[in-house]
Amino acid sequence: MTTENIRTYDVVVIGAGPVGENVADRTTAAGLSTVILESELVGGECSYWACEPSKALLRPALLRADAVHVPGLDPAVKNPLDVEAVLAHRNRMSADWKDDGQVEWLKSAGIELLRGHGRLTGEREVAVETPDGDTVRLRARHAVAVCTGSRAALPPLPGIEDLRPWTSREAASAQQAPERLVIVGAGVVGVEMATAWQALGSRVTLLARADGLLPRLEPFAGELVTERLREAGADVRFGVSVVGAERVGDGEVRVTLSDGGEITADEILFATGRAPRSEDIGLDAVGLTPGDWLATDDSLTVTAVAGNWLYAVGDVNRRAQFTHQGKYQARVAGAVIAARAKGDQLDTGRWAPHSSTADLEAVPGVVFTDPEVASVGLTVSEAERTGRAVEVVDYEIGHLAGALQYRPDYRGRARILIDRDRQVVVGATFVGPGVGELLYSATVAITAEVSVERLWHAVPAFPTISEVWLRLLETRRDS
Ligand SMILES: Cc1cc2nc3c(=O)[nH]c(=O)nc-3n(C[C@H](O)[C@H](O)[C@H](O)COP(=O)(O)OP(=O)(O)OC[C@H]3O[C@@H](n4cnc5c(N)ncnc54)[C@H](O)[C@@H]3O)c2cc1C
Ligand SMILES: NC(=O)c1ccc[n+]([C@@H]2O[C@H](COP(=O)([O-])OP(=O)(O)OC[C@H]3O[C@@H](n4cnc5c(N)ncnc54)[C@H](O)[C@@H]3O)[C@@H](O)[C@H]2O)c1
Repeated sequence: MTTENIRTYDVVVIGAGPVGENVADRTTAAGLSTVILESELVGGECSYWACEPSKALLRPALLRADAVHVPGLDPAVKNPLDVEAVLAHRNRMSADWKDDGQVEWLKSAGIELLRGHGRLTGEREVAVETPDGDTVRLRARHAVAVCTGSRAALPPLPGIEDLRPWTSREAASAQQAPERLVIVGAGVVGVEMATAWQALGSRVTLLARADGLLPRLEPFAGELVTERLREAGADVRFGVSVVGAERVGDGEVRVTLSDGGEITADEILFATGRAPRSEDIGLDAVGLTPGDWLATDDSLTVTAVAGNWLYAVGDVNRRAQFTHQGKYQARVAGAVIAARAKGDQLDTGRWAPHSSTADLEAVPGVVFTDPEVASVGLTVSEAERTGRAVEVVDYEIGHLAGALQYRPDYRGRARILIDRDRQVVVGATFVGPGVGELLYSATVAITAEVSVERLWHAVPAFPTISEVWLRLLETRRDS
């Protein structure tokens, strides 16, 4: 039986991933009544099938890779990882795929949760199909924020439906290590999952269709990660993709490669990018195309819909697909919605409260591989593509006393890009064990537009890996 209700709120948020939760938190804090809709688990992809489980798998792998090279510690960690214990820890870090904790948090923040699938039905209107088959109609006085995230995109391979391939979800939540795992795609998901499952005992084959790993980052990042993955026993291949794959006899996967080769494995993971979760959210009801990414301006307002009431925040707008960046957008969107509700003028200038400027200039990201890859701002190829005049300074991190103290076989490299006219840092990439924690320093340098002259006065402690900053400045001065 279908019952029809209409409820009115100031703000309706579709999708309770990390981003939707943060939009709702900000609008509620601004005194706007807010309802958030969720069709699966409150907490979204990040909590259950992405960031949290993948990092729980990777942490033991990376710690062990560091520790086996530290004299005195090496005998204690030379045995392989205890796979069962790692997977149990991963299960706990994913809250055993239960969202009670996050639901409690919503309650404590004063946000109303409505479980079900939300669809836009018109201007400021949303219909929710609840799990018991009811339809609840919602009206928003001020704003609807689409925060429906993204899902794994599979390539159009013949027969892929029958293949039962792993996507990032299965790769992050599997309850045992496959003996042989083929990974297609060498972006962030591909290399992180190759690192994790190789360390957990799988024999991993990683297929990159380009001539290196992590093609969006500085080339030396992919090179250093390739070296270590191969040392760990993974079979890393370049310039090759999959042209056919099928499950045969006893459940094995037989994979045909673009170079004519064949591989047999127990599982195949497609880590081939993301698609927007927008195909069934009623975009046609507001004049948009189902299945498209939702383009916004820097205030996170959907530009193709008139009236400044529709927002798209997080993965679904494709501006920068990271949890931290989506949450940053959520803080901005929350402030924008609150300002418009009060009738205040928006302040959308560069780095102003109603502009997600960092999406364009300073998106930090860490790839949790051995070695870690931490980057923010421009790479050399992005600078070239956008016609930015930059100076490029490189330094081998392994030369630092702090790096050798960290891990005697330290290999790593740092690169900064300095804007020639403004003399400020506009890009930084650090590759090496433990460099993830260095990234915030570069993010602050870029967003605060600290002059290179002033950076000389930011003294890094000895012996830390942060001394790389000083070495980069000295390299530039002496070159
Ligand atoms: C394997 C993997 C590892 C990652 N690791 C990291 C990491 O370490 N650090 C990092 O910053 N980023 C990481 N990411 C990226 C990160 O997961 C995403 O950027 C982040 O989850 C985006 O958040 P979101 O809220 O926009 O979307 P999501 O997390 O996808 O949440 C969207 C929510 O909306 C719900 N929803 C969708 N449609 C509807 C509807 N019609 N009605 C109701 N609810 C709906 C979904 O069920 C979901 O709960 C990783 C991604 C992957 C795949
Ligand atoms: N540590 C982190 O912060 C973290 C970890 C994982 C994912 N993420 C986020 O999730 C997003 C998605 O990651 P991803 O790795 O799935 O996507 P991606 O776009 O980074 O990489 C996908 C790769 O697959 C390749 N590819 C696409 N189609 C292919 C095909 N048919 N055959 C072979 N290769 C193919 C692409 O060339 C690309 O290199 C990233 O943009 C990242 O922001 C972040």
